[in-house]
Amino acid sequence: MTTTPTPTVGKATGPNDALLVVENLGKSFGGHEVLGGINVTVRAGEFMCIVGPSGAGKTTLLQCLSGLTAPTTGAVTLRGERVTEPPAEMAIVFQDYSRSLMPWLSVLDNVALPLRSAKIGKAERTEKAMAALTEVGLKDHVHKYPWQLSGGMQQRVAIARALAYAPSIVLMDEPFASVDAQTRADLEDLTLNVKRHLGITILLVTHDIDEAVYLADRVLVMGKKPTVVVDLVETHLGPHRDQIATKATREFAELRSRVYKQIRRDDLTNSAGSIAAVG
Ligand SMILES: Nc1ncnc2c1ncn2[C@@H]1O[C@H](COP(=O)(O)OP(=O)(O)OP(=O)(O)O)[C@@H](O)[C@H]1O
Repeated sequence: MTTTPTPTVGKATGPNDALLVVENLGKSFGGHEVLGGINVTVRAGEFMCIVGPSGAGKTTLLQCLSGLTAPTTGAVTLRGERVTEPPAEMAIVFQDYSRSLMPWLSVLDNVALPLRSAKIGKAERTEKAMAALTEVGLKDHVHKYPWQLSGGMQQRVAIARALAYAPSIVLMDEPFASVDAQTRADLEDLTLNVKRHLGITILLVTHDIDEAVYLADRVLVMGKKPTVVVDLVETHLGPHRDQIATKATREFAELRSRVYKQIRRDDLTNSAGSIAAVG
């Protein structure tokens, strides 16, 4: 019998409390300042999407939040504790995750594999992996190999692998960038359902403004050079969203144009700056 993974809620954090706090986070690479002081508080249980022009530093920000990269200035804290390495209650799904599946391992073993390094026994590993695969609708495919699955199914395996840890927070970097539009919509809805069901917090980076508004409780818009938070938009679209009905609402159109204008204005400002600098 399998059980649904239970997120690590624990400690003092309840819904809407501050979970991840980012204070004055700056990041430079060899004197080139990419992030110029990011301030944001992520609430427990929220879905936050991060958008911004290409090269603004969205991936860099996620890497700093996860503790994989040290910030140059400022700090990230999770439940009040400084993040200096990937915390046990955080799962990370980066851009090329479908390629990170091991082709010689079954779907079940791929999902269970990282649990081995957490020194979890075989029976419990299998139970947790089965529960996570059930959560993403793959319980009938657990003995297949990744190469026997479609791209969208492989991405669901990677999401299951992240969920198997029972994380309280999941960071996702462009997770649906390489699938067709219908599969992308299906994966968006799957992610919304999983989040609602497990009560986890999600931070997702995307280039797609419609996707950001559709998924998010709040959209964080990054811009300017060096990059700061130029807007933080509450969507107020409610917990239940529908690909057709939600996107047809006036509220959705207004939110999309607000985010679009922020990004476009920033792109124009930056290109004007580079022309001036060249001239
Ligand atoms: N390890 C690194 N060393 C040097 N420069 C880096 C490194 N990582 C990122 N950068 C630079 O930081 C800037 C931001 O990169 P990043 O990938 O975070 O942006 P992004 O907003 O995620 O871009 P995109 O939307 O195109 O994926 C870029 O100029 C990039 O070249």
